[in-house]
Amino acid sequence: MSRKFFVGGNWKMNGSKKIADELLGHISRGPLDPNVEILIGVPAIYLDFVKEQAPCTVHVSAQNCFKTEKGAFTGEISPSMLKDIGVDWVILGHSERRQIFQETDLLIAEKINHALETGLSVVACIGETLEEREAGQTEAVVAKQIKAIKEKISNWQNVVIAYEPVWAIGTGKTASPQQAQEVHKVLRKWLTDEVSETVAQNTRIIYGGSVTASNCKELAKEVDIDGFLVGGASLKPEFIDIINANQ
Ligand SMILES: O=C[C@H](O)COP(=O)(O)O
Repeated sequence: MSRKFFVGGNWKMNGSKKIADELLGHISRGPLDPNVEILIGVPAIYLDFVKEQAPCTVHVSAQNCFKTEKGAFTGEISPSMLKDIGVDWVILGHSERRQIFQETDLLIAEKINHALETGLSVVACIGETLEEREAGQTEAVVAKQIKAIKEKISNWQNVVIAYEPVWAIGTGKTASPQQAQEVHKVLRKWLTDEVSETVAQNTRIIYGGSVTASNCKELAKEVDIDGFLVGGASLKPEFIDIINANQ
């Protein structure tokens, strides 16, 4: 098994040039486990600024982009624009995009497909709401979300899947290592059955939802948890401890 541990920090709609400088300072000072792939998801307006200063080993990522190259889509940015400024990663399908901006499974899958075809790598987010979990629908919901993606893409090589239960995002209520592992295992089996054993074994499935320096080590021990997508704690010095969770 050769899945490199992957830790992303999603700044969401937070920060300023000053704060970006501070956060980049923490990252540059490290120390950073060399066996971890690191990403920071930055508000679009600061991508260029952050890209200029981030260590070259850290992926600077957009948090969204549209499904076509160009055109009359006021307010949107395209994968080719991201490539143009040297940004090679994008986070797509985050639950905040799904819930607040009503992005559907289909739109997200189309965005992922176009981003991949343009040469970007994608962190594709999925996850159930509290209501869905309590109704016993977790597996069905994540299967439906990943199936929508599978129907639009043919190559999983540049995809990282982020399992982010909506009830754990920004709530301080982390999924237990067992709860997270259970869903990651289901997702890996789904990939085995519906795509291929190779894709299942090689695709990183990372966990997001109130990951902190104090819970990351336990989560990282689970066999199917290949890293994290971190929101709030990525805006704090403890992000470094989360990057190094596996040490
Ligand atoms: O993208 C990150 C997730 O939404 C997790 O956010 P959080 O760590 O603040 O719960």
